[in-house]
Amino acid sequence: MLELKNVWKSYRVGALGSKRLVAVRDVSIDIAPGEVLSVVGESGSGKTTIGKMVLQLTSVSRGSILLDGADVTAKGHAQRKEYYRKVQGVFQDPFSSYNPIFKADRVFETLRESYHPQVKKAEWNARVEEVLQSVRLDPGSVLGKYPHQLSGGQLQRMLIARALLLDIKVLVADEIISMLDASTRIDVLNLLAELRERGLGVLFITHDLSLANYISERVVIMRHGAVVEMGETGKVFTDPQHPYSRNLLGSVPQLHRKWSDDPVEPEALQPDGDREADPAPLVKVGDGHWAAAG
Ligand SMILES: Nc1ncnc2c1ncn2[C@@H]1O[C@H](COP(=O)(O)OP(=O)(O)OP(=O)(O)O)[C@@H](O)[C@H]1O
Repeated sequence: MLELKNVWKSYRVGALGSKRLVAVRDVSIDIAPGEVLSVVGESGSGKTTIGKMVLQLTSVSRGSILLDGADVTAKGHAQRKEYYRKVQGVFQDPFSSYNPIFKADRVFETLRESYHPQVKKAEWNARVEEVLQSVRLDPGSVLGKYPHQLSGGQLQRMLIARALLLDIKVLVADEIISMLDASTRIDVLNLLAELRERGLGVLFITHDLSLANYISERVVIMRHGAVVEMGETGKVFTDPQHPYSRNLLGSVPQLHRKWSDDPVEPEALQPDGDREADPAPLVKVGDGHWAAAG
């Protein structure tokens, strides 16, 4: 359904954009309907940039992004609007997606104005209430409120509801759990699981390996802008083949271990090299499991 083919992204940085920073290097991934694909990796490894390219919030420097086989890499404004009917994003800080001077439910009204101007207000409001209930929000408790009167979890769920009003195919969820408290986290995670059952594909970007393990069928591990390992979550997490993946998994705190218990020494890793060069190729290391050769 959604496919990234050999995608690269360079940002212009430094004084007057005199230097290039290669943030994403030759990434090829795909998401099927009803699948959650997690992208994990250290800070700065390029995860958010992938999400932004999928959402067309930043351009693709090289390579292409396809939705149902159609290249959507560099679309004009009109086509982009159509694209957003099918692909939407929800981000880490839900407050940043709302204008504090307007009531939070304005996000639903602007959607009607842009995409469904023919739908009468009363009918639209009924749809909004239905979709709010589907994300387990009580319409009476959230409609007519300003963003500061709602919790992060409520705002996050309203953004998911907004995406659902468009009958999307792909949701980009970038660190959407990290700002939520433990009980709201599990609610939002279970909601994503329900959406997946309805056929939605989810690109789940996270630092948190246990969340990735909980929610996704497949996982992609990134380092220095490139994929170092990917495959079925169970296989990658139980039998990591790349030293970076082993270090990453070894660094997850375990409930019944103390930091002082038999500390695991991290393995030596290749330093960040020439990012303009092709990254180490991915080699099949098992059924549904690939790791970078180096
Ligand atoms: N707009 C930008 N201009 C210049 N450099 C950028 C821009 N956005 C991101 N970068 C750089 O690109 C690299 C990848 O950033 P990105 O935000 O994709 O990483 P990330 O894996 O999502 O990190 P985090 O987990 O901390 O959010 C980083 O070195 C970052 O500093």
